[in-house]
Amino acid sequence: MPFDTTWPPLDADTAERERAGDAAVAAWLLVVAGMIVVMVALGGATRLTGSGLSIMEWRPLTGWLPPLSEAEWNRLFALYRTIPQYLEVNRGMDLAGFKEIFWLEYLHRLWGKLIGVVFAGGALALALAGRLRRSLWPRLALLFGLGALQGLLGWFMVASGFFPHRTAVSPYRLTMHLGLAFLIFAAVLWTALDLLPSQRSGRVAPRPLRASVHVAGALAVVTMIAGGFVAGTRAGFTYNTFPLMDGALVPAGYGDLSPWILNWFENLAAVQFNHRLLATATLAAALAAAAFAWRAGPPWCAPVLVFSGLVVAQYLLGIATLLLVVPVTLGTLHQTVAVLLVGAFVVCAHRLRPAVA
Ligand code: HEM
Repeated sequence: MPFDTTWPPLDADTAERERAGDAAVAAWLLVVAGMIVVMVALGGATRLTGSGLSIMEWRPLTGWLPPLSEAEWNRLFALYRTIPQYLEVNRGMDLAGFKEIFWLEYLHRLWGKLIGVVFAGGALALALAGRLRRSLWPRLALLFGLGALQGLLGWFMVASGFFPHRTAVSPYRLTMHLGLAFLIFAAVLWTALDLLPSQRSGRVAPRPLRASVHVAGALAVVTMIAGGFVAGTRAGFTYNTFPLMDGALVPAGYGDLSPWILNWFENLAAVQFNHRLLATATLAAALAAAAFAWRAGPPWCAPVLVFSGLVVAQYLLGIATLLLVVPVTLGTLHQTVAVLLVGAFVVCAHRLRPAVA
């Protein structure tokens, strides 16, 4: 069983009622996971439309309503006009222009608050109805804590965009924010899968299949972290050719920065090259996994083929995003498919766990 059913000790009726609630709890967690996918898409659109720095206050518990009076709009706009992004990039923007960039950031924050309410409210309602296994409470508390941390990290990221002479947020903080979103999504989905009737057949998946899926998943995760730096440094707005970069396979200037390790995070040529290289390795591993899954058949074939198919789609989407110099729609889609890819990998890893008696 996925949970320790012996702790805390429960009478038979209570234990049975909690077990009977598993499907409802799983459905609620799947709704939360779906809301996180929307949140990631909103986050991508917010970043790519340059909206992320338009709200200079952090009010995680209040701040549900947008500005309701002209005076409040003017107050927020006046705050925005003090930051380097306005002074160096958007100087001359009027209130109407400010309102345009405001709404996506507002919606992103509002959706985050809603996820918190659906999560906490759902947990409370299910617990009060006696439907939530007590053994699950610590895990849910941890997930809630991670969600709160994500809100804090979001603000920590946004605050880095207000530093003198900075017109965008820190790529390190952006990547942490994106990475934590993926982690929370994976943990929520995994927990939901734990509660659904087991899809495991009792047979052990062939070792090459397990190995290739895990390698492809690990490579996809590293590719995504590298992608965070491509997004954060805006490296996708340069070297807009594929497969060559400035006419070479490995771009000139790959190792220009010192200390050398900085190239991986701050040198646009290296940041983009690494993302391409890791993506190509992920693609190769995912194709191998697809071949092994095809041979292995059910119950592993379908989820692994979906995962591999998403890797192929994400690879092609990445190339299109690059060649078209990161249009908002394609960039947002690339970010959204990344979170779907995490989901597909979680389903595969869950299904491929060693069989239990
Ligand atoms: C397994 C394949 C891939 C995965 C998992 C992946 C994942 C990611 C992630 C998570 C990001 C950061 C967020 C965002 O999407 O903007 C990103 C950014 C990016 N990726 Fe990929 N990627 C893959 C393949 C590629 C390929 C093959 C290319 C191009 C050759 C590419 C080009 C880009 C570009 C240009 C960005 C920055 C987009 C922006 O500024 O919004 N990606 N990628």
